[in-house]
Amino acid sequence: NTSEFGLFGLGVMGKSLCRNLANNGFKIAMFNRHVDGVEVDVAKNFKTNYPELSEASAFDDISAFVASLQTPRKIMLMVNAGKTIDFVIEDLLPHLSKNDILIDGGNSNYLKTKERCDYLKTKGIHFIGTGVSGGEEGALKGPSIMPSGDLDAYNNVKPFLEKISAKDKNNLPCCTYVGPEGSGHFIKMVHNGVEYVEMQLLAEVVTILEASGQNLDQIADVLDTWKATADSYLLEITIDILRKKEGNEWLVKKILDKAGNKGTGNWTTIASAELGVPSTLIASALFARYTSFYKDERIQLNNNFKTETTSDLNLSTTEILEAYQFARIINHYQGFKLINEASNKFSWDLNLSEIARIWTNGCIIRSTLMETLVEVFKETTNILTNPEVITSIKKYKASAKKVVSQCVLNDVTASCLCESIQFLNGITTVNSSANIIQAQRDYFGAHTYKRIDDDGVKSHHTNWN
Ligand SMILES: O=C(O)[C@H](O)[C@@H](O)[C@H](O)[C@H](O)COP(=O)(O)O
Repeated sequence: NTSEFGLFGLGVMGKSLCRNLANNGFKIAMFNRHVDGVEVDVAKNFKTNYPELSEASAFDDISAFVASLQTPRKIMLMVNAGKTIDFVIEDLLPHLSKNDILIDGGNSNYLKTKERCDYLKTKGIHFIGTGVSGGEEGALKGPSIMPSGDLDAYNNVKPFLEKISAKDKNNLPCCTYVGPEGSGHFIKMVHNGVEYVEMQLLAEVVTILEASGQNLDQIADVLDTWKATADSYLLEITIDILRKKEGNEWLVKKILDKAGNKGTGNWTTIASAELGVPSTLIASALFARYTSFYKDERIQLNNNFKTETTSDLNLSTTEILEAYQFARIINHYQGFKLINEASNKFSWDLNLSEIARIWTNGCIIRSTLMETLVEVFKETTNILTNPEVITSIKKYKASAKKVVSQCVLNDVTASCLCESIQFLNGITTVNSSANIIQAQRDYFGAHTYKRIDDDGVKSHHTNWN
């Protein structure tokens, strides 16, 4: 048993992580199941394709794979989230020894991760649920890694995970012990929620610039200038995407406008509802994807309602940039608020600044804004109380209001941009209209209400009619 680290599951991310581990000098064992006629000699063939894997050992026999590993064994599972993880755990268990460590690097649900931690603890096995972000390229060159679970077990795998992770501007690993149980998968889930919104905002910006009469090349040029103040990985790839041609035609124009999803945005919205946190932008981005799926109905209803757009939105690219920046700040406010609320609710004691730091590189939502948030969260858990952020929001708000109202007036769909203004107005309103909701609930359901003119503890009910 000479291998230091095992990688189980050679899908897109699994393969990239193997090469990354090998490139960093680790002696690894790679396993992929054998499925007649479907998955045959996957590990062996993969090994032969990459010189850096010459020292790696390849397996499709689970007992030989486990036996090849030094103890305590460290095995990273890179298989589809869901039931597959439980099947793989049951397949591995008979071969494992006390204190061995299993790491789940897929997009698993944080509640399931807690269950698996607790279950494997009864078997003397350590389970680490970890978010891994950065896609295929990130996994190969350095992803952002968000592990959680038993700290001692983490310290055992830390040298591997930190070495292969992306590095921040101070050359520190974008990998940190997030906290107990499923907290690593929780923040990865929220990372994806924030990712959904960032992607949606860029799609809305492109729609507005197109509705302003610009073609995709011109829009790519505009977005290129935004790198100076609003740089992000997603902005950069959107520019590449807008410039991609098939012959003389834009490839993106050939792509069917039905947005898929694999569930993390959905889970983030559910977690927000369960924790009572108004992640309105994440919900808007998720539902914008769902709306896009009704392609046939959209065509039919367009015939009924003819929502043709004008090309005179009378908006400058600076106003659109400021509206974009405004909404991005609200997006990050909501994402980190959800993380902070979960940390309090589950007593995870999460470090928001450290989370922002490991998201400054390697992951999909890496950006210069994230760099600033590392410092902001050293002072506060609420970015809307930070003086610089307040100044930015005040500076951008006029443009955000103009862009949103122009979109509404001209039937240009911009659900996340619109919601960003609605949310800020709501969260900055001292006397909201919720007193009317309370009265209505008490009227039809005797749900009672609190009064502002007594201690606010006693519940009151009124016979309204
Ligand atoms: O951080 C990442 O590397 C990505 O977020 C990754 O996890 C994956 O690409 C998402 O699952 C896509 O999510 P959807 O399929 O839901 O868009």
